Amino acid sequence: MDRGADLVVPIKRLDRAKSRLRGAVPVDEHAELVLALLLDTVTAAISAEGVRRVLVVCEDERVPAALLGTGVDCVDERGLPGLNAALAFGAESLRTPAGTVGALQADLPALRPADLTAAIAEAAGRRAYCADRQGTGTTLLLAAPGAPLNPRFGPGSAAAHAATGAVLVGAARPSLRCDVDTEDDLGVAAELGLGVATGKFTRSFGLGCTITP
Ligand SMILES: Nc1nc2c(ncn2[C@@H]2O[C@H](COP(=O)(O)OP(=O)(O)OP(=O)(O)O)[C@@H](O)[C@H]2O)c(=O)[nH]1
Ligand SMILES: C=C(OP(=O)(O)O)C(=O)O
Repeated sequence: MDRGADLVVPIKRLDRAKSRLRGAVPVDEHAELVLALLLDTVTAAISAEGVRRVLVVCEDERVPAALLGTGVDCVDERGLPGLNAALAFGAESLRTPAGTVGALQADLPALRPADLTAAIAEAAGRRAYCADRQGTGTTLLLAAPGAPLNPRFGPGSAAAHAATGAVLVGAARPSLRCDVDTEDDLGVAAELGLGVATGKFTRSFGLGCTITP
């Protein structure tokens, strides 16, 4: 078995992304907030032991520019029919006969590399998923080594992934479960400790936060 997982991170056009967060910051800053969430997520992911490659699948030329120098790869693929198609496309481009491919959400600004490492280790080569804080969504999906990703993201994705035979991992890893869809979620992530990009950003808008050491 190849060691480590290769992860796809999806992000849609910035003016359409994170619509439930609209209003948290002035309208002309929304795209920057979405980019800050992404940047903190992938910066933590790429430094996690057990993560080999991170590939962002985007639809916006501002994304590859923002990721320069992070060590993360990025493809701009417009016209794919939705989230699961974008994930499957990215995962197929990373898949090797014995390697593990996975999907990681782009909105985990409190993510700690050790939590991601632990979840990958807990999967131990099984198809696995990590549920979000509410238990209904999915923040991480890992395929079995060599297998296609077969993603089922969308409403109720935790149950959908369990129904595909994925085992639950990361239940006690709060930073991996804390996706940010709303301003309230941003407050919870801030309590865990935001990454530098989101932390600076929310501070400058008076939302208050702590910075991950
Ligand atoms: N590349 C790509 N990414 C997508 C696509 N659809 C959704 N995503 C991304 O997948 C993740 C989950 O998507 P959603 O839950 O639909 O949207 P969101 O941006 O998180 O939030 P809302 O707009 O509030 O629903 C987000 O990072 C999205 O930007 C797509 O068609 N292509
Ligand atoms: C798409 C999903 O997430 P969210 O709606 O939280 O972005 C999901 O959890 O499958």
